[in-house]
Amino acid sequence: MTLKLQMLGTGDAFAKTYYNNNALFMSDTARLLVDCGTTAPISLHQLGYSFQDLDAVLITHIHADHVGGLEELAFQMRFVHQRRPVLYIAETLIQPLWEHTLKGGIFQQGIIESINDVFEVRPLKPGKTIEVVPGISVELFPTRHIPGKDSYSLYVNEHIFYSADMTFNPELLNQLVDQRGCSLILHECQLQGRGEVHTTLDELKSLPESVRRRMYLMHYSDRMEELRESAGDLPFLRQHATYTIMDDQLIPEP
Ligand SMILES: Nc1ccn([C@@H]2O[C@@H]3COP(=O)(O)O[C@H]3[C@H]2O)c(=O)n1
Ligand SMILES: [Zn+2]
Ligand SMILES: [Zn+2]
Repeated sequence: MTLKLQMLGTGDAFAKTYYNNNALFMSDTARLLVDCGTTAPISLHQLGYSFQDLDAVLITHIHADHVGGLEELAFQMRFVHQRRPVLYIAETLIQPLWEHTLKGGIFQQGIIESINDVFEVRPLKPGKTIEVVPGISVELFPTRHIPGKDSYSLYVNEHIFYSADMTFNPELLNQLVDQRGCSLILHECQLQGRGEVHTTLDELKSLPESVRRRMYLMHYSDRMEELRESAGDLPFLRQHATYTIMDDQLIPEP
């Protein structure tokens, strides 16, 4: 089984060049979209995908760069393709996603009155690994981001850590590498300033070499090119590149 990764975007919440940090994981037979931000519809279009090509969408937390494209996804699937897309989401986020984000745009009396009218919702619980689409399994880890707002990082196929937006958590990263066989870490990164709700580059650079050498940076600002030397040997994930995931390495497709 081959696992591939194509980032629809690798930028932070305000990035315009690199789009929102949303990831397409692809097994031999299925595609899982992790987060569907405001730029996801244009990015999918530019890459030649239709919403129909997705087998499931998984949401890490409720910020527009991670959920802002769900309204278009829901409407297109309902009114163009006539089916409900599969939505994986932590059970604690279902009600806030509908009440605080989606209902305002999607509600239609007698037709669409709940999230279940537009999505096939599959609730997730932290600490349980489940195969979300054929060839791709996920375990949720609650990770700290914004006070009072739940956010969940992912452990994919029991060897890839995919960070949601999160503050620095060296204990978790060390534990995954030392005790859970984590071979690859895809981590959000704030290149400048204090990391009040994100993890800074300096924090990631302070990790032991055994952790750093498995790490790729994502969710970075549009100033990445001018700041890239400050990352030292930490590589940046590239928007729209397709990578084959090989244990602790990402092999870019030519
Ligand atoms: N306390 C906060 C809350 C939010 N923010 C910014 O808003 C963005 C929302 O999406 P994000 O990707 O989580 O990044 C957040 C910060 O840039 C921030 O800088 N400080
Ligand atoms: Zn974000
Ligand atoms: Zn966020």
